[in-house]
Amino acid sequence: MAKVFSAEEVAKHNTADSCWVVIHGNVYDVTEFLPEHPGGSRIILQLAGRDATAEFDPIHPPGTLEENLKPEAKLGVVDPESLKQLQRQSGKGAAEESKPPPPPPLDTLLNLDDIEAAAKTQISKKCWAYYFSASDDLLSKTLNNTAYRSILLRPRVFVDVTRADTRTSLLSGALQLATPLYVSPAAMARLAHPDGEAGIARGVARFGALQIVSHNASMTPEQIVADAAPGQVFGWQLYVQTNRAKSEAMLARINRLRDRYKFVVLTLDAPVPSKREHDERAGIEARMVLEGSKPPGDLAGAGKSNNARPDADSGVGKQLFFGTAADLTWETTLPWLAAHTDLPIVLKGIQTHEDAYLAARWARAHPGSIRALILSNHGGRSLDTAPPAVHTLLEIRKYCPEVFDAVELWVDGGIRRGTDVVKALCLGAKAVGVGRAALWGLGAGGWRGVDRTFESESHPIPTARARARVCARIPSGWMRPG
Ligand SMILES: Cc1cc2nc3c(=O)[nH]c(=O)nc-3n(C[C@H](O)[C@H](O)[C@H](O)COP(=O)(O)O)c2cc1C
Repeated sequence: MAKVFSAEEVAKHNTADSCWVVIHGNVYDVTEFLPEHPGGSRIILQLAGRDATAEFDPIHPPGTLEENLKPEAKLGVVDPESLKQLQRQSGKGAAEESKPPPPPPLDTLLNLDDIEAAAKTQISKKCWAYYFSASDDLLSKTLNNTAYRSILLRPRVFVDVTRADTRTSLLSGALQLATPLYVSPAAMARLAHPDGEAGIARGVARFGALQIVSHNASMTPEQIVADAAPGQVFGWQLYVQTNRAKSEAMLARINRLRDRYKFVVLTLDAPVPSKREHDERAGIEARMVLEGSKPPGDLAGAGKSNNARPDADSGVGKQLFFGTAADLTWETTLPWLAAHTDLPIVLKGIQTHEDAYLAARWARAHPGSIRALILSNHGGRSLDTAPPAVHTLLEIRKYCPEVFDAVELWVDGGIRRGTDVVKALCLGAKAVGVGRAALWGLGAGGWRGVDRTFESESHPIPTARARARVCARIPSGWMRPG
């Protein structure tokens, strides 16, 4: 029988020398794990001696505790009555925020602005800041969207649109999809809603859309696809880890799920963490609330254990980044990857025509290796002032159009309207991804909110695509060679 601890007893273990936490009613001694925690020791120490379930749960996939703690670290269970009593005495649970207003009916949300605004009222500040944030001054994030505003469609007349549809095929015909609109990989969906990444899968199922699952998903790859619709397909995104064995184990797991996960996306645009001030500010605020409610001295030892680990005020992004390899190269990484998966490879985060050219050259020299490139600046979250994907697409058309014959080009970043999708398709993109849009949908109404988002974003893709058959008009003098 598990040993039962009172909440008062747990509360005594609130320092770096003896650090206990309660998660889902179980009491864990995490003292030894403090220096190992990817998010830094401080963030755990803020919660030391308390029930940390609300903070832990949305950002750690099931199995995390078992993977990282020795079995003896699980000490027993907490007496639920004493926990409730202690929480009543201290006012409320550690980082609990006030209850959100009821969500607006989804059918009143007409576009992504409405959906984003609704999500903001439903999700925590921390979640909003993490999703909304982009690097430095948000210039790339803003330009991602305004770039599409500067491109005009040239709709033709006398085009029969009665049979216009959105069907498309990707990866040289390996994937037959009902729409070119797909979900870009984005971490931590359960921060927005318990439906999480599986909810995104459910929300896009009606549209037959592809979903790329983030390396930092808040659910396991198995959970995400468990209830997927028949024929629904996924890609899996990889951040190569400094500890390659971890990446290799994950690739082996994805290889086993190949009936659902049809390709691997290697993200290349974030070799170092960026400065996302909204996210960091939310981290600082949360830290101040937590530290303000703790007796002085509790955080002694925080950060001492490992200077390389981020501090709690670094925001969610930097915490997730820990362990990501910064030494990737064409010559070493691609052969390594090919040795660990025979699934098609898609490179994500190509931002210049030069790199697109190199990737195409690699694809020609190694048939079957790289099958598609995702032109992306990570939603403006990596290097600020990096170009929007649509600029890179235009560069490729101008300087090395032969790339289109060697690899498929997919784009993401700043897509807020179906017309943005059509413009990207007119310019040669085979598929168009949305990152934040799916997360805002989830925040606004769980899986139904994602469904509503895709409904809104899909308008008017089929008919506009059929009519704008030549190409988008590009303002002259807009592009300069780099
Ligand atoms: C909250 C959030 C988390 C993200 N996480 C990842 C990730 O884990 N891996 C990745 O390759 N890209 C990630 N991205 C970038 C997206 O895949 C995509 O490139 C970007 O969101 C597209 O821009 P958009 O949000 O304007 O649609 C993330 C983006 C956001 C907003």
